[in-house]
Amino acid sequence: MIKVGIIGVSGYAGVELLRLLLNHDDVEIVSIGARSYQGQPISEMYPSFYGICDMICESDDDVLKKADMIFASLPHGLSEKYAKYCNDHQKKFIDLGADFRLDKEQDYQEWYNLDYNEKELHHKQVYGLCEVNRDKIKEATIIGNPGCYPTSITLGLYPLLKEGMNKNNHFIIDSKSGTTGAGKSLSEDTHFPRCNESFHPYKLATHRHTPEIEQELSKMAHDDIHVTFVPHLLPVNRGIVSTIYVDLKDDIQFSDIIKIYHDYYDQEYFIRVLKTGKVADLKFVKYSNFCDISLHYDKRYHKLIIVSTIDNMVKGAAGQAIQNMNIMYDIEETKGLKMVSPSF
Ligand SMILES: NC(=O)C1=CN([C@@H]2O[C@H](COP(=O)(O)OP(=O)(O)OC[C@H]3O[C@@H](n4cnc5c(N)ncnc54)[C@H](OP(=O)(O)O)[C@@H]3O)[C@@H](O)[C@H]2O)C=CC1
Ligand SMILES: CC(=O)N[C@@H](CCC(=O)OP(=O)(O)O)C(=O)O
Repeated sequence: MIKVGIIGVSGYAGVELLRLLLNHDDVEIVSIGARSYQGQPISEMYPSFYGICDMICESDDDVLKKADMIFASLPHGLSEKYAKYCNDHQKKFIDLGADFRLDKEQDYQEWYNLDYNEKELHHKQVYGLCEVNRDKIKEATIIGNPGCYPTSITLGLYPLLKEGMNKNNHFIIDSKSGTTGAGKSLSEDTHFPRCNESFHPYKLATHRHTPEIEQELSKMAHDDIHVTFVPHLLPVNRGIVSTIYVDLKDDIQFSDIIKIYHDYYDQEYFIRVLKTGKVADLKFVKYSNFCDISLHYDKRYHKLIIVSTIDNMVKGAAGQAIQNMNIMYDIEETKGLKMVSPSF
């Protein structure tokens, strides 16, 4: 059994991890940590756990000492010290935040206004995009779990970039996220009367996920890739829909694209390339670890439109983190993650 601990269990992504890990046969949850709820049962705060998991929330130090595999689900800028402890004590560490995703400190400084204080740790970090970096993840001890928007976008573009089927190196991407993406803290934008029956873009071409998206797409393409990324806030709890517009090389047919996507993804349990004509819809990935991708062709302008959908809390956070753990421990990658979305 893997002795697992969660730091930040009182947050949305942390408590989603707890919900999923309770169904994982190879995991023993030995400690859960919450800054504001220490000494209280988690079921007091989140009643869906009543009688199922009434574990008492402990301090972050308790989690670090008791567990061998530590998940941190905290606002960015807080995880380095936990990763340092894990590194010094031969424990594995998966960060659901953004502190171990960017290769260049300069990008972290520019987009997060923070420095890397434990620089040597960042040489060990592996970007936990499971379907792409599986071999590196197997050997890793520190994982930067990908951001929710970047997960939907990078998986959507991977086969195309790997095969060099794009004409240009600049993509326009618009993504829409449910409000749980913003976490549990109250804000004007996510207040019910404000976001309900509304729909609007935010942080247009300035969102902090932009360097992460460009970094990973550039690695896939072995070339510099640039994006104009515009996120939107959807008045639903969960789910992300990313729509990506691509100019295709002149000699590429739409049928080539379909073939390549199936070649890359048909063996991947969590990635479903939909039949031509179907449109990926967040309803059918909610509460699941699937990423659904649909491919569409604008024949008038020889453009490809990729629609990629995930549940931001599962494939975009807790589910992908567990998939990473499964790979690190060399157990079946789908373990604890085979749930299917409700149909309505
Ligand atoms: N929501 C999402 O869809 C996704 C979130 N993430 C990332 O996961 C991380 C957590 O996000 P999310 O769960 O949404 O956020 P929440 O705001 O819901 O939760 C934040 C958690 O961090 C804890 N926390 C806050 N400040 C401190 C502090 N100074 N010291 C210790 N603990 C602290 C909170 O504890 P307490 O409440 O007890 O004070 C809470 O458990 C973030 O980095 C986020 O970017 C990643 C992918 C998707
Ligand atoms: C709707 C919403 O507000 N979404 C968040 C992104 C989700 C998130 O938590 O970001 P990470 O994946 O980097 O952890 C935002 O725009 O900041």
